[in-house]
Amino acid sequence: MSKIKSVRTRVWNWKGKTVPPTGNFCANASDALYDRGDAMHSFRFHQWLTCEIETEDGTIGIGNAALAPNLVKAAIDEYYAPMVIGEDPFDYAYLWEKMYRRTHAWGRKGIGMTAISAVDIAIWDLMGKLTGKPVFKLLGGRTKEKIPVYYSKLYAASVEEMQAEAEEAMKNGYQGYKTRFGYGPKDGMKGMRENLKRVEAVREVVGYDVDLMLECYMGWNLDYTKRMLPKLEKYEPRWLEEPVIADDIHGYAELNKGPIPISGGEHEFSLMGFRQLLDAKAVSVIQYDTNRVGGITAAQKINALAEAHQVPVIPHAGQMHNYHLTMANVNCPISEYFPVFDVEVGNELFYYIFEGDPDAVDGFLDLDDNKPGLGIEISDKYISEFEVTE
Ligand SMILES: O=C(O)C(=O)C[C@@H](O)CO
Ligand SMILES: [Mg+2]
Repeated sequence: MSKIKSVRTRVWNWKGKTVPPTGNFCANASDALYDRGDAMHSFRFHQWLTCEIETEDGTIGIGNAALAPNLVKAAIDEYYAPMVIGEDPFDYAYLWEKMYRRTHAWGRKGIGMTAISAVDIAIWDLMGKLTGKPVFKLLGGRTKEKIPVYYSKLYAASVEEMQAEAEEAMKNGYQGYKTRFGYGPKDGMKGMRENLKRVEAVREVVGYDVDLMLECYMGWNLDYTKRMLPKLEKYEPRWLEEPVIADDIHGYAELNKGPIPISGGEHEFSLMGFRQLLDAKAVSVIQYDTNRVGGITAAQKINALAEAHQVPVIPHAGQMHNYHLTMANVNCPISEYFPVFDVEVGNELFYYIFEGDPDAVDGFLDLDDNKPGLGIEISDKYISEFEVTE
C-alpha cells in the first residue's frame, strides 16, 4: 500500500489571447444591479486550479477546480493537504468525511467544498492509476457504448451570428444544443422579444428533432420567468436552466410545476444540498459539477439519490471527471460538451491545461477502456501563455 506523500497545488492564470466581451452575451445574477458594468464578470473563468497528489511510489493523481482558484489553493494548502498526507488513497470515503467534518464550520459549501472536490478528484485519478483502471471502471463500468453530447455555446449575439454558429455546429451532428439568453428583467418587454427571437432563430436552424436547452445563468427572477415560460413552450425546450439565483429553492419549485423542465444545481454543493432540491421537486434535471459538489465521492451519492427520484443527472461542463461519472451511471443520459475555441468565458480553458480530453465525433464521445485514471495529464503545450502560481 502506497501512502499519500505530497499535495501540489498550482493556479494557472491565462495571459494569452481572449475573445473580447460583448454586451448582452449571457444573462447572469449581477444583472439585477443598477451598474451593469462588465456583463461577463461573474462568469469569466480565466484561472484554473490543478491539484496533484503523489503517493510514495511516485504515482500522481490530478484533480482540478475552476471556482476562485487562489482561494481554493490556499484552503487546500493550509487545511486539506495536511489531512490527506500520510493516508491511504483507497480510504477515500474516510478522507472525504475527514475533510468535510473538520472544516464543517466554514467549508461545507463554496470555497471549502470546491477544495474538497479538487482533492477528491485527484484521489480518484490516483486510485485509477494505482489499479491500472479508468475511473469509470471503478464506478460501475460502461453503461453506454458512447456518451451522447450536447453542444454548449451559442451565447447571445446577433440572430445572424447565432444562426451561423448553429449551422457550423450542426455539421458535427450533436444530440442537442444549448443557447444562452442575453436579456432579462431590466430589459423589459423589448428584451423579451429579443430573447424569443433568438430561440426561434436557433430552432429554425437545428430543427425540432434534436434537444434545445435554454440557459439563464441565474439572470432572471421569478416574475420574469413566469412570464417567459408560456412564450417559450412552443419552442419545446429540453429544459430551462438556472432561471433564478441558486439559493431560491422555492422559486425553482414553483417554476418546475409547469410543462417546461427546470434544470439546476450547477451552483449547489454536497449530497445534502441536492436532497433539499429533490425534496422540494425544485429541478427536473440535476447539473452538479463534480469539481464543485464534493468530487467523485459526493457525485456518486447524488447520482444514487437522483436515480431513486427518477431525476436525470447531466453534469455541468464537459470535463473528464464528469464524463467518467456519466459513463458509469445509467441515469446520466447525455453530457455537456464545450467545443474547443479560443479562450472566451473560460469554459474552454481546461483544453489549454490538460491533454487527453476526448473530442466529440458525430455527436458522441468515448472513454478509453485502457487509460488508467481519468485519462488526462497536465500539458506544457500552452504553458508560455500562462502565469502559474505555486
Ligand atoms: O455551461 C453551463 O451550463 C454554464 O452555466 C456555463 C457558463 O459559462 C454560462 O454559460
Ligand atoms: Mg449552466
